[in-house]
Parts: sequence; structure tokens; C-alpha cells
Amino acid sequence: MSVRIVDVREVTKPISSPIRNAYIDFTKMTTSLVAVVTDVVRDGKRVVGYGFNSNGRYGQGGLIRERFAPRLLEADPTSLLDADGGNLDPDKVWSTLMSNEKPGGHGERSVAVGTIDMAVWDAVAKIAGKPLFRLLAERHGLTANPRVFVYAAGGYYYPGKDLGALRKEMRGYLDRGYNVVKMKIGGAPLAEDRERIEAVLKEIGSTAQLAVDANGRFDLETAIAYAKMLREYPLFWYEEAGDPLDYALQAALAEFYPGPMATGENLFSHQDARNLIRYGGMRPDRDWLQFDCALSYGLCEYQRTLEVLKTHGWSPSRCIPHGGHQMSLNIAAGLGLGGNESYPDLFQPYGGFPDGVRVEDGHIVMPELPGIGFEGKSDLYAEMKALAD
Ligand SMILES: O=C([O-])CC(=O)C(=O)O
Ligand SMILES: [Mg+2]
Repeated sequence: MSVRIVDVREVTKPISSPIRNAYIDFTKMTTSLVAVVTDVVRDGKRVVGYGFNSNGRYGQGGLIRERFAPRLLEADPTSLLDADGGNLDPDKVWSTLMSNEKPGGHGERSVAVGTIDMAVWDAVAKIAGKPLFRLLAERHGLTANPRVFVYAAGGYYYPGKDLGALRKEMRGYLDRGYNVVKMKIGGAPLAEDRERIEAVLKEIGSTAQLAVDANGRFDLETAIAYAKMLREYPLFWYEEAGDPLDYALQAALAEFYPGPMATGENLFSHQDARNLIRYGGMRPDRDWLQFDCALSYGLCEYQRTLEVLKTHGWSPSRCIPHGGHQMSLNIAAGLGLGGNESYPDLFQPYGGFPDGVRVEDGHIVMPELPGIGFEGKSDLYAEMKALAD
């Protein structure tokens, strides 16, 4: 049997909402939805792999249609296959996507490639007839663990949102089974953020922990001022204090913040991840890494990032990716990450879990669906199917 990619389709969809973090609002946010259509038939149906990019970066229809989809469709189909020709080889597909691309300058390109790469892995696992997390564990000689830690991200700034509304939002996450919640900081003066934090801590009591996210807003002085305030509270983590590429700031912050820090969602290559580990002062015994494959050249590149971490003495269990998508849930279950982000009320239908999956005690259990599992989420699959039909 041979396998051929017969089409790569893209549509840019809105995932807008009136929320705001310390840096951007999401009123114009979009995502690229991609379908990689193959000539393989499984259970009487053509195998189509699907992918999309995470929130925070916009849809990449231009790059995908002008540059990346044509490279795959123009390639010799046999050059994209694994050794016995029975499936696509994601690394060969990745190399074809990245042909004639110079190194460095990771940005929108890494989002376009990450989105297609997600669809390729979905197709590969479907052709293999397995959930992606099982396929990944097998490839790496690991035992999959379908029970994955998830936390609830929200706590955005929102017109008219007072402390009561913030507390209610957080209570809603606890009611849905989460035991770690996250809120935004840095979009209001420090004293006001302190009030917001105290209100949430009062609401969640000892049943949950709170993480805070500054979205890269602070200069060094402000990051340290916040560190001195935040270290008075038992926070789950202090996220993305300064500019994502300011490794010296991150390293200096460690001097003032003994608790866990988190960052990495805006680093888009294994080289950038390596620089964070080399120069960012991150501590493998307590800090968290949030690289998101959907924004950073996909799972082929994420595996290289995990290799870099290993070389520097970091366990994959210190990774809790940004983005709240099922792709990272599969990587977490297959390769032993520490968990995954989740946005219970935002970015639908792209984020979240297959229908019927419930959060219990801050964890979900992955269903045994072939591929990434998108077919198990009916609202998401309806959009995907419309693209492929
Ligand atoms: O507000 C955003 O851009 C999303 C974000 O940082 C996160 O989920 O950690
Ligand atoms: Mg963040």
C-alpha cells in the first residue's frame, strides 16, 4: 500500500472574544484550520488529518497557501513515506515543508508549519489505527499514561468585570473539577492586581492553587516589584513576566522569586528553547516550560526541544504546554509531559476535550480514539468536516 497526500486545504476562522491580557485583546483573533487529505481509506472513509494553530498568533492562510501547501503537493509522493511505504513519515514531510527556508527568525512561519504538522500527525496515527498518544509512546519506547493533569486558564480583563465576576469565574472552574486556575496580571496597576489575586485566593481557599500570567508585559523593574508582591502568596506559578526573548530579565527575576516561574509560550524553535535553558535562569527542580507545538513548527520540532531539555537535565514532566488543544494532550499522555493548559470557556470549538471527557481532581483521561481524537468532539469535527468535504 502506498500513501499520498492529495490535497492540503486551509480556512481562516475567527476565535474572537472581548477579553484582554496585559498585552493584547482578542477581538480580532483568528486561527487557521487545515485539512491534509490523503488517498487512504479506513473503515470505508478517506483519511483526513486536521490541524489548527493556538490562540495568541493569528491564522496563517497566506503562508500556508502560497508556500507550504504547494511544497507538499509538488513533492515526489514517495519522498514523504516511511521506510516500508505504508505511512507518511512526519519528519520527511517536515523537511519538505522547510526546504529553502533559512535558519532563525522564527515567527509566523513556525505557526504555519506547526498547523500543517498537527494535521500530518493526525493522519499518520489514523492510518496506523491508533490514538496519537499510543503511537508516540511506542515510537519512544515509553508507556503511555492516558491520565493527564489539566489546569483552567482564564481570569482575563474584560469590560465591566469586577471582583465578584472574577471570583464567580474561578468558582465555576472548581465546580468543573479543576484544582489549578490561572488569571491575568499586568493589565492593571500592581495594587489593583493584588486585590484581584487576594479575591481569587479567598474564593478558591485550600481546594485549588492559583497561577498568574503577565504575558511578557513587564520591564525588569516592574517584574521585580511584582515578584516581591507575588512571593507573599503560595502561587502555582508566576508566568511570562518579561519579554519572551529577554533571558537576562528572566534570570534576574529568579533572584527575587523563590517560587515556581513559567515561560516559553512565545519561543518558537528548539534553538530559542535552548537559549532560554542556557541563559534564562530557569530551575529544573521547580519551574515550568510552556512551549506550544502548534505555534512552534509542530511535534517534529517539539521532539527536538525535548531532546535539548534532556541534554540540559530537564525532565519532560516540567513541560505544561500553552494552548489548550488536544495535540498537546496527546503529547502529554504519550511522552510524559507534566500536563496541559485548558480554557474551559474560551476559543471554542478548537480547545477542550472530546465529548464526555470530564475533569476530575484536576485530571482528564484520554479516550481511545484514532489520531488526535478530533472526531470525538462534535462541534469541532463539524467545522473540520466542512473543510474536507
Ligand atoms: O492570553 C494569552 O495570550 C494566552 C496565554 O498567555 C496563556 O494561555 O498562557
Ligand atoms: Mg501565557
